[in-house]
Amino acid sequence: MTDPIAPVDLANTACGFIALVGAPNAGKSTLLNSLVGTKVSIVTHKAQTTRSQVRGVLTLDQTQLVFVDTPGVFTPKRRLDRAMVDSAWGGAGDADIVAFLIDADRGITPDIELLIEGLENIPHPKVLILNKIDQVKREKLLELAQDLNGRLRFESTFMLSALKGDGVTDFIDWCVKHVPPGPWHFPEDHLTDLTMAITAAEVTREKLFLRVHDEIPYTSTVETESFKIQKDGSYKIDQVIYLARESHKKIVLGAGGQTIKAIGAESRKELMAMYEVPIHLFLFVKVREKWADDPERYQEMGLEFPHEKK
Ligand SMILES: Nc1nc2c(ncn2[C@@H]2O[C@H](COP(=O)(O)OP(=O)(O)OP(=O)(O)O)[C@@H](O)[C@H]2O)c(=O)[nH]1
Repeated sequence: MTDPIAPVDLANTACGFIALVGAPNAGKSTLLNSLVGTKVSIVTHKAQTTRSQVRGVLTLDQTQLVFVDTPGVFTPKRRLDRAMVDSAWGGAGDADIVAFLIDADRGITPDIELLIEGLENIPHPKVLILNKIDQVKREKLLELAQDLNGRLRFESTFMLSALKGDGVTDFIDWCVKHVPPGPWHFPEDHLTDLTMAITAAEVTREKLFLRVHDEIPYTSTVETESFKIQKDGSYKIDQVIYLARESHKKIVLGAGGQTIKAIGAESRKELMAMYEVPIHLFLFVKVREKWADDPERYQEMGLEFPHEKK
């Protein structure tokens, strides 16, 4: 932990970007939150929750570690999938260190094969992280570590539980020793690069993901249209949930508006706890059949719009 009394020697700082890369559901967002010590990236049990890069910042004495949560890598089918996978590889390519995160319980899946192939072309130092050790026998962990170390060069292998926090400090300690000298990228008290408007949209998207029918999360998106700090210190937030089908609207609204009310209440509660001010949250639902082909929506999500392949 940073000693608040110790002055920072600005001529002797270190700073590095560490990309967390892996298949969907490996636990990247959970690990990012555990590393930073607070929730900066949304987490659900559903695959493909993270859609763009989310940076979480941990500043310890002279060293700043910038962990980059990336979307899971899988074989893309739709335009949005392609944008997410491109964003993940962009995160890996821009980092100083790439941490390859594996759900040790699932082992080597076709997505992992895809990742191994892609990571072979990334020259940065890599570490292997076997996650979810709370669910896996030691024998299986050792076998996996041996297998993966035989296929890619890793500087180190960590076995941890992002959820329980076991082993996370060892990974932080390693990063502190291996990031390059250089100026900090973020002010000392910053925890993430996400704006409050984007964070608020992400929190609502998480609640939507957790509440509704399986298909809807992948064909919906949430945007904050307006985020105002009121004179009394409260925040007034207007958000739009974009849906791709008229039939989804009924599901998201629920009987007598019950479902959307519950999503709004859960999101508001979390945002109040996060910002410690009263929150006035207004959710609107819009059906835009082609939102996933609209460049503006990608810009809002922090993604490059992938043009059709020729
Ligand atoms: N038991 C166990 N579950 C975990 C652990 N880490 C993450 N999970 C769970 O795994 C699921 C996926 O976690 P996420 O952090 O959203 O995974 P992700 O890799 O960011 O997923 P995408 O957004 O699909 O890329 C959630 O239900 C987490 O609670 C762990 O160490 N142990």
